[in-house]
Amino acid sequence: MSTNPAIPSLVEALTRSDILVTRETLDAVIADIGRAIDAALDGERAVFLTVMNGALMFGGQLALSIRTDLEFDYVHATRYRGATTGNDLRWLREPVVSLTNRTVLLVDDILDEGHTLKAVRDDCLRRGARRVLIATLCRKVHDRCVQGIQSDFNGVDLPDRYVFGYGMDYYEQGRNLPAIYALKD
Ligand SMILES: O=P(O)(O)OC[C@H]1O[C@H](OP(=O)(O)OP(=O)(O)O)[C@H](O)[C@@H]1O
Ligand SMILES: Nc1nc2[nH]cnc2c(=O)[nH]1
Repeated sequence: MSTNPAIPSLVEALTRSDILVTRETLDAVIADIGRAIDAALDGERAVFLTVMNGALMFGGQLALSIRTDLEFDYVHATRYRGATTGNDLRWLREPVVSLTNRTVLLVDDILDEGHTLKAVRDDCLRRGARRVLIATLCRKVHDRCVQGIQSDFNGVDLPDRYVFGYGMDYYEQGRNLPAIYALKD
């Protein structure tokens, strides 16, 4: 629990939130995504590129449910920076592994307005990736998503509310909650 009065309280936020998706459901959908990725890779060793921080939990669990051997790297790009509305995208870490001619499996927790995944996907292509497959734990259903970006593999569709848990933060809190919560307001 944060003791900084400037940071909105997670405990208070939980009192005005609903659990949208339980851990049991997430376990099942992540296993399904793993099987679908194995089928899509058909034995090819892809670069598993996690978008930190939000995809930490999803990425770890997803990787363990993929049978095909993978090479791992990560990027850190942030647009929300602990707030509940997006901003300009800031790159904190670029990929290190060569992506030239590789299949990249781009892994993120949420596809919301799509700016983050579009920028990271385009960067992978600029670096010479042959194809970029996008896996997301969840995506929000609304009409504000940028053109030209979609998940190839997705766990659950969510309503247009601020969500947290399972890697996603509420003012940098609540990422390790083992379910997806949504604020009521
Ligand atoms: O589709 P968009 O509207 O671009 O939003 C999705 C992005 O927002 C979150 O990252 P955030 O910037 O909060 O950084 P974090 O991963 O460190 O939480 C999330 O992890 C996605 O990467
Ligand atoms: N934690 C969190 N991060 C996001 N990034 C984009 N949308 C969201 C959201 O609803 N919650």
